[in-house]
Amino acid sequence: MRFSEFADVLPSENSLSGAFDVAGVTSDSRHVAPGALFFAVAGSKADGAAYAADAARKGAAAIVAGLGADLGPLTIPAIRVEDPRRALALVAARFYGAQPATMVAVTGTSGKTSVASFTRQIWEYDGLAAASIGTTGVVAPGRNDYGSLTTPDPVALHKLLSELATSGVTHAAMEASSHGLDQRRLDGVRLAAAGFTNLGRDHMDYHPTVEDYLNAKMRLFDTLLPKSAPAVIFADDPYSTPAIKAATAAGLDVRTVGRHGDFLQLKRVEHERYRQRAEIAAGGEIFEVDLPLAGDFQIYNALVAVGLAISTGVPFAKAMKALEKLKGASGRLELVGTTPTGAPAYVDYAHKPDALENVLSSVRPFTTGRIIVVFGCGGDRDRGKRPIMGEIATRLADVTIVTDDNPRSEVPAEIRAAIMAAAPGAIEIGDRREAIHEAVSMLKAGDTLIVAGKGHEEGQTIGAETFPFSDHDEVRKALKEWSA
Ligand SMILES: CC(=O)N[C@H]1[C@@H](OP(=O)(O)OP(=O)(O)OC[C@H]2O[C@@H](n3ccc(=O)[nH]c3=O)[C@H](O)[C@@H]2O)O[C@H](CO)[C@@H](O)[C@@H]1O[C@H](C)C(=O)N[C@@H](C)C(=O)N[C@H](CCC(=O)O)C(=O)O
Ligand SMILES: Nc1ncnc2c1ncn2[C@@H]1O[C@H](COP(=O)(O)OP(=O)(O)OP(=O)(O)O)[C@@H](O)[C@H]1O
Ligand SMILES: N[C@H](CCC[C@H](N)C(=O)O)C(=O)O
Ligand SMILES: [Mg+2]
Repeated sequence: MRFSEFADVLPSENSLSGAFDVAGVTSDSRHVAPGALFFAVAGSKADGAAYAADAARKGAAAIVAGLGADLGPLTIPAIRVEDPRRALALVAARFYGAQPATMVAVTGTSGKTSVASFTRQIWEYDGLAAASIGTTGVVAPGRNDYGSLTTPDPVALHKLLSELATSGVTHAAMEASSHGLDQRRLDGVRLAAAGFTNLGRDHMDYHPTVEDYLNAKMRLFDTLLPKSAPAVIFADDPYSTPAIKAATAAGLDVRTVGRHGDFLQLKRVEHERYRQRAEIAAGGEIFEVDLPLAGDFQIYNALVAVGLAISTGVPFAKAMKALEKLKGASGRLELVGTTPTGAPAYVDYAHKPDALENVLSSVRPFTTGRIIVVFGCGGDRDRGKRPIMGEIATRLADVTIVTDDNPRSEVPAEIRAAIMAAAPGAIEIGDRREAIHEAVSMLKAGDTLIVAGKGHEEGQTIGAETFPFSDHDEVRKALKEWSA
């Protein structure tokens, strides 16, 4: 692709002739191929500017950097831009070209993976070639790749979108994490609509204040969505009002969903152990929906997904009907099995306070015995959430087992101690396998087990090493032992 084709993003008042081919785009000097543009971005650990010379040695055609970045002596041209991360996203979008014609993004502290998956499933039910992109990976016709980041970096993202579009995918739903929004990873995505689920404490290691965290999320509405595009907002969260305000101020078509929703209004929910029936008022009609998933929050996520699907052309009745076939995203209040006496064991991805509170409250209505919870907190992540989660677990569960969850570079016992300090009566079992087996062995008729924090994850990261580990497998094995 000719350099001149990026003229609107990369300013032309530099010494560079527009008449050369750009062979690639990257912000990582380790991935520079000859002829590539290297974007020097300041990160949390390093400053890309320090690698400009390295990129030049590897044959980069030019360096794109911030106005004040110190690139040192350079043998290749430097292009100065105000916001190199945004420039990277816009250039990557142009470089890789195609995107699925209809794209939506969902943000919020919890529920993004579920909403993206549900939206894809509703589109599929309507006969559309659809994809979802997020924490659990990429799901598309003929494709199911395990992912790592919730919102991929712009280069990986646009390469992926181009592959999806080329393979015939017309509709894609993606998660917009606050890191992703803050780091401009989605700035080149052409969005048709966007959704908001809720806001709670998360990533306080990255965002200095909750306000900064909210503002990062609101970039989706005030910067990324085109004016008058639909913004589907869950109406019953403490942060719904600021989200509605931000979307209204941005000139979006605000569509609220939930008990206080006006686009989709939840009238009534009846819970059963493994499913729930909901009455939803929408488009002047009342729909009775039988959702084959447990947990109040899944109804909320389903409403946001239905809102997004309808906003991108799925007929109301079809979107509602699709809910009856909905499958939960892997590891989101997922029933792994039951003991011979019928006590269910769930794996859930709650790794932040609100999510833990929600999941424990969700199973209370159908738990006649005790709620047993096994959880831990990740190392090298927000330390402040540890005692908060300890308090929530001991308040809402009857038996709390505190264990390890990806201690990373931290001392595992110290992480557990921070949780235990606010969890009187909790049992501490560092080894996660042992903790799960102990919890399963305690299950009596009427009890419910929640193993929280890892969901779909397939490893336990201790130090710099990730050992194969799956909550699903351990729960399954422990249930087998129980029955034996
Ligand atoms: C804190 C964070 O978000 N980091 C992400 C960020 O890295 P960074 O910009 O801070 O990178 P850095 O290491 O400081 O380096 C700065 C720059 O120098 C470059 N560099 C560095 C070394 C070198 O030799 N040459 C070189 O060019 C780097 O490529 C980078 O461009 O940008 C990178 C590329 O996009 C990401 O891979 C990286 O994700 C790390 C691995 C990560 O763990 N991120 C997590 C926290 C994250 O993003 N999570 C969110 C939310 C999850 C949720 O839903 O809860 C997600 O969307 O997944
Ligand atoms: N709408 C919701 N409200 C509160 N809690 C929720 C909601 N949806 C999901 N949860 C809880 O959060 C966990 C993660 O759900 P999900 O993966 O859908 O969210 P997410 O926003 O993608 O999270 P992450 O940012 O960690 O990827 C679930 O396992 C459940 O415990
Ligand atoms: N995307 C989240 C996932 C956390 C999952 C939990 N198992 C942990 O390791 O803390 C993060 O990186 O903060
Ligand atoms: Mg997610």
